[in-house]
Amino acid sequence: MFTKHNAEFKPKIQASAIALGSNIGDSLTILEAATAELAAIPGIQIQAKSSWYITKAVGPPQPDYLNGCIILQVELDPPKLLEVLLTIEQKFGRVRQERWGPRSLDLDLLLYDDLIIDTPTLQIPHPRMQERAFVLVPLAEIAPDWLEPISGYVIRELVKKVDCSDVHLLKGS
Ligand SMILES: Nc1ncnc2c1ncn2[C@@H]1O[C@H](COP(=O)(O)O)[C@@H](O)[C@H]1O
Ligand SMILES: Nc1nc2c(c(=O)[nH]1)N=C(COP(=O)(O)OP(=O)(O)O)CN2
Repeated sequence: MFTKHNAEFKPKIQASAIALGSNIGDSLTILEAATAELAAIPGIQIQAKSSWYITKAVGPPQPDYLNGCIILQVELDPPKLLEVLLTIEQKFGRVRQERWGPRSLDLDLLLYDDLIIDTPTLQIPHPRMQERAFVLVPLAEIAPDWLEPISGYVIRELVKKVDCSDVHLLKGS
């Protein structure tokens, strides 16, 4: 994860794609604030930010979500980045209850450069991103040419394979 450079180790800067979602509370304020929290962390810069989308919930009956994606330039390795995401979720009142249940803030690490990681606590690419229009629509807006390394398809191709009828642009976002 670190590159040797002039006899000292410097962190390598990598691109990472993050999905954001919320369907409890003032979701727009929560998602904007979470994005600002990420941008304030040393070793993280926001390279691109999608529009926000109103999306029908996948999972048990619950309110619609607000979803979006951001691209980060990161000097943190993937486990450290996941730790940062989980800390920010907690800060915004995330309580883990039922799987796919409602939440004030969900931050998923979708992609990290072209890495494939499969450990009990971290899978990259996110294992369900390929089937989720609420992830692929915003991601295609900001990173259409990023290759999802397991499927071998770029995001622009993956989004064509899913039903996007339940994903609607939040006007003005
Ligand atoms: N790619 C990932 N992004 C976020 N969380 C991940 C990833 N891979 C494994 N995890 C684990 O999932 C839980 C968080 O679950 P959510 O309900 O999606 O928030 C977390 O403990 C990670 O260890
Ligand atoms: N429209 C929409 N539906 C959703 C959304 C979301 O952001 N938008 N997130 C979910 C994620 O559920 P969970 O984090 O429990 O599962 P995961 O580990 O599969 O991401 C479940 N359903």
